[in-house]
Amino acid sequence: MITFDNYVPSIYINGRWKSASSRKKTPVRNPATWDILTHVSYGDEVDTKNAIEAAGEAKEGWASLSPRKRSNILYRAYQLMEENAERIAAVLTMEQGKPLREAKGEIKSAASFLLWYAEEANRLYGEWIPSSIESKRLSVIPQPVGVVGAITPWNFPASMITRKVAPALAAGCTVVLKPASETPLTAIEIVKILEKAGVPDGVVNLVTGNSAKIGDALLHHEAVRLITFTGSTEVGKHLMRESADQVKKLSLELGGHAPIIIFADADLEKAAEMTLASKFRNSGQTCICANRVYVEDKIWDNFKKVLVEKVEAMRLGDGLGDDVDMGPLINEGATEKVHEQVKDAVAKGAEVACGGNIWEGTDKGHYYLPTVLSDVRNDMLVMKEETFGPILPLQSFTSEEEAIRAANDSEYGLAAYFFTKNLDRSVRVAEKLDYGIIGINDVFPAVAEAPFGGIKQSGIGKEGGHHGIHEYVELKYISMGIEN
Ligand SMILES: NC(=O)c1ccc[n+]([C@@H]2O[C@H](COP(=O)([O-])OP(=O)(O)OC[C@H]3O[C@@H](n4cnc5c(N)ncnc54)[C@H](O)[C@@H]3O)[C@@H](O)[C@H]2O)c1
Ligand SMILES: O=CCCC(=O)O
Repeated sequence: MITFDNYVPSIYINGRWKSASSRKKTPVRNPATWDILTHVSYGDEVDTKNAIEAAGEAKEGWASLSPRKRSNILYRAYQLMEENAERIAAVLTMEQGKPLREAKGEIKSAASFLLWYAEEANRLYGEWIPSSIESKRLSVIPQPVGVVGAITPWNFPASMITRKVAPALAAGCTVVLKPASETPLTAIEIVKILEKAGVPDGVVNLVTGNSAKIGDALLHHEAVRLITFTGSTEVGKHLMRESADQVKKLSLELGGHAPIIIFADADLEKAAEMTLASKFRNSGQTCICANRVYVEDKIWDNFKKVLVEKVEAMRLGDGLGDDVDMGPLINEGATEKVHEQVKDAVAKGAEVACGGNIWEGTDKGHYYLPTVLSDVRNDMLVMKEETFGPILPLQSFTSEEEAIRAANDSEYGLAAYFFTKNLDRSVRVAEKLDYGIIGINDVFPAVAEAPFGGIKQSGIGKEGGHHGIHEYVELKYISMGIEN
């Protein structure tokens, strides 16, 4: 059992752990019980400015280290994260709520970004361009953007950090990290690992506290050249508007509303299992989790029956407990939002096939029953707004064209999935879905070696793969006049 002191200093600047300059603190709660786990520092614009300055001073030294040396430090951080996975996973579950099994999976995933970018650090190649003029030599070199402001969400409090910090460090950038207010303890664990792995002072800095003040300080400081953000579309738009003033580079990983299409020729058992795995992991609080399911009419009755049976068998509880399938939601506001969507759907004619209410199995924490809604219509909130909770709305379709049209009818464009055994259909449908990520008979596409990112209002840029490191570099073109 992990215990915390009543207060943990959580601001890390230039290699030193500190309290906020204002001395303010804020509680961190366990969503499973709503108990206070500890308090952390509540930083603001003053701490952020100090962190940016430290990152600015460290930037030349870090960028001039050989890629191999930066790679070795990232590789050591990967090893340390693997070695400490059990502890960090428990901390993650305690402050975020997901079942321990899922938290362990997230730590593996977080570590895999450290490993991947330890490797990619050595492969950030430039270009030699054949010149049309004999007396010129043309080349392109990638150079680190400089100081990066990284802002991360609470739903994946470990992997969303390493998915940004690892490529930033690999490219030679320095970082000011602002984690979500709900989950600072996982961020502290990760920064301690980077410290232990040998990341020099000032290269990674951590500021917890007032989101708007820290965000504004990052946005309005000239030294910050890139804002990399994962979170809601609403906050993403705010960052986009505000970063226009200084024409900062932006990388945005925003909300989603993923459709899953179940064709009648699919392996139905697998499709049902995977639909549930996608929807209910992290209690539905995953940007790429299924938000609406389209089922071909020929299999509607059967598929719905199988799905409801499986959902009714799910066990809720504290993520640290044994045999828990689903933990709490992050806070009361989250359960309220989910219940609003259910009430709106029911008022407009949807049927609650199972669930549909706040869980009464405990008077602690904020839990919502895993819910299946059938006969939903497109004018219901659940079909338009990101749910971020355990509701699975079902709708039937009769043709491939109809399913594609319905799936694409969204302002979001992060991930979409479909299940079929037909190869021609697989290619056709994958090409026609307007999403940045497509899963065919697969709902777990996020891996370190592939580019993750949305289109439309789901974001700009990619994280992961060899693509992900390019967010952190500027290409410099060099034209050289020479005497032949
Ligand atoms: N596309 C992806 O890869 C991806 C991954 C995970 C989560 N998400 C999205 O994240 C959202 C859930 O996370 P959340 O509730 O933490 O999102 P959020 O937008 O409320 O917060 C994200 C981060 O932004 C900070 N923030 C809030 N207001 C700010 C401001 N004015 N200036 C600067 N920073 C500010 C928060 O403190 C947090 O650190 C969902 O919409 C989900 O889809 C997207
Ligand atoms: O980006 C959010 C989801 C990450 C994952 O699926 O591991």
